[in-house]
Amino acid sequence: MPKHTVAMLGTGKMAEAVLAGLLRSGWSADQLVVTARRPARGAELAERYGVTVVGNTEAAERADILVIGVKPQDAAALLGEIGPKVSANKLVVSLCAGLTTGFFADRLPGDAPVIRVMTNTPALIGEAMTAISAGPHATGEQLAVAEEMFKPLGATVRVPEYQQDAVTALSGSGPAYFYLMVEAMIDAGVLLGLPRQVAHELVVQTAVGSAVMLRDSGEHPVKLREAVTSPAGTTAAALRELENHGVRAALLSALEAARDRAAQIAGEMRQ
Ligand SMILES: NC(=O)C1=CN([C@@H]2O[C@H](COP(=O)(O)OP(=O)(O)OC[C@H]3O[C@@H](n4cnc5c(N)ncnc54)[C@H](OP(=O)(O)O)[C@@H]3O)[C@@H](O)[C@H]2O)C=CC1
Ligand SMILES: O=C(O)[C@@H]1CCC=N1
Repeated sequence: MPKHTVAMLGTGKMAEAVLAGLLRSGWSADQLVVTARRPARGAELAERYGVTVVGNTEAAERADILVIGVKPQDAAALLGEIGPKVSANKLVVSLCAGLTTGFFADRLPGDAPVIRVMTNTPALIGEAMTAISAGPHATGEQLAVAEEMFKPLGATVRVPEYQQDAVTALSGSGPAYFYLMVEAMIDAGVLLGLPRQVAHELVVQTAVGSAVMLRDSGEHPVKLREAVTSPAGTTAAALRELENHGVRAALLSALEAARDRAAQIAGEMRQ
C-alpha cells in the first residue's frame, strides 16, 4: 500500500480502535494525525499512541485519508469546519452509523470521494468486521485503498450502500449483544452458586471457544448446537426455556430496531 497519511477526525472509542488497529498492523505514528474536542483527550491519545494531535482543519490539510470518527449528530459541524480543506484528491472515510455518502457529498465542496465504512470495536485487537461501500464520487481504486486500510484490522466485506443500516444493526452493534449475553450468563452462574470470578472465566472461555469453532470449522451453527444437545439432556432443557422466552423473536426485533434507528438518525440529521 502506498504511503498514506490518515487523519482521525474525532477520536473517540471507535476511531481509537481503528487507530490502535492501524498502529498494530504496521502503520507508523508519523502517518497518523488525530483530533479531539477536549485537550485532555488529545493528550491521552498522544501519550498512549505517540501520534500528533492537531486541530480539525490542520488534520484535514495534512492527511490524504480523512476518517470521520465523530457521532452522527456532530458530523455536520465537523464538515462545516473542514469543508474548505477537502479537495477531490482527499478520500473521506466515514465511520458514522446511519449517515449516507450523500450526506457527506452534500456538505463537501466539489466531487469529494466518500467511502462509508461500518466497522466494530474488535478492531482494537485485529478482529473487526468491516463492511465498506463506495459513494458516488469514489473510484474503484479509492474503494480498494479503504479496503486495504481496514483489512489488517480484521475481516472486510464490500456491500452496496443500501445494506449499510442492516450491517450496522448486525456487526456494528453486534459486539454489544454478545457482551450482554455474557453478562447475563455470568449472573446466571452466580445464581447457581458459583463464585463470580469462576463464572466469569467459564463464560468468557466458552464464548471464545464457541466463536473460534464457528469461524474455523466452517460448520453451520445448527450443526454445532446439535452436537452439544444430548437427548433428554441439560442443553435441551435450557434451550426450551430460551425458546419459551422468545430469544429468537427478541433478536429479530432488536435488529430491526437497530436498523430502523440508523435510518432515523440519518433522517434527523437531514432536518
Ligand atoms: N462505538 C462503536 O462500537 C461504533 C461506533 N460507530 C460510529 O463511530 C462514530 C463514533 O462513535 P463512538 O466512538 O462510539 O463515539 P465517541 O463519542 O466515543 O467518539 C466521538 C468523538 O468525537 C469527538 N468529537 C466530537 N465533535 C468533535 C469535533 N468537532 N472535533 C473533534 N472531535 C470531536 C468527541 O469528543 P468528546 O469526547 O468531547 O465528546 C468524541 O471523542 C459514530 O458515528 C458511530 O456511529 C460505528 C461502529 C461501531
Ligand atoms: O450504537 C451506535 O449507534 C454505534 C453504531 C454501531 C455501534 N455503535
